[in-house]
Amino acid sequence: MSRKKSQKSKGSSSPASCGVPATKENGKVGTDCHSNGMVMSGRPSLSNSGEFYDIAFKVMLVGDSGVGKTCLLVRFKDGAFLAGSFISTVGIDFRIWDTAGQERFRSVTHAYYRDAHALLLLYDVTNKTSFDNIQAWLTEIHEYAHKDVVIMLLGNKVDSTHERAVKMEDGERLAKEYGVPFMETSAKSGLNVELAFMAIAKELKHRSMKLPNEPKFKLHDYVKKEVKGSGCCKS
Ligand SMILES: Nc1nc2c(ncn2[C@@H]2O[C@H](COP(=O)(O)OP(=O)(O)OP(=O)(O)O)[C@@H](O)[C@H]2O)c(=O)[nH]1
Repeated sequence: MSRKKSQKSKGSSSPASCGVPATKENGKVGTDCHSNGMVMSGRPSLSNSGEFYDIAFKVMLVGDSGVGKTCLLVRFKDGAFLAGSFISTVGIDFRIWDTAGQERFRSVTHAYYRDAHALLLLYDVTNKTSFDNIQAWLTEIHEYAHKDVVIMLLGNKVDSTHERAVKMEDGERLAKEYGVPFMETSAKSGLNVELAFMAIAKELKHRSMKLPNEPKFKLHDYVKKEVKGSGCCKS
């Protein structure tokens, strides 16, 4: 769709582009990922890595602390998994809009909802509280985010089958109740990670281009068709 226009960096202090195509067919939507936020770059704009994109979108990852927001983004961006404990996100990185899951930083996050085109809302399938808090996150999103924001619900950490505390059906039910697409993911195994970002990218691209002869992209249908199960042990 858009062309990535090669341009050398002008010494921006921002992080490197992840260089992952956001759509697979007919060219690319460039993506420029940050810690828990991402620019999917409609006019040509300079990414943080010094590359031009035709379309730029802001995508935020939100959810309780520890649900795996940073890991999911790192998995998508670098194809890597950060195991073990590391420092929790404590606000919005100066280069980015990196959302923190911790309650005490929420007020910082509110300001960033306004600009977001899409929100990936995460819970941890091994942590029931993180799932119970999804309604509160959705209330907050409806209060602060743009009314047309694209929302996708993600149940992360499905690789931890023995510790599962939230059934897939419960995630599906909640998503249906709020009319948002849903999938389970694993930043560790990579399950559905690319799909989640690709689906959002496709939806945003179709919305922004509004090509009269192109059939409307149906995000829910696309997700249903493409999503992969964890392949094991639903509790
Ligand atoms: N097993 C498993 N562990 C994960 C997965 N994703 C993240 N983790 C682990 O969960 C912990 C928290 O991950 P983070 O990515 O820091 O969580 P976060 O949502 O960004 O947390 P905050 O920055 O505090 O909001 C780390 O120990 C990760 O290694 C996953 O898919 N599977």
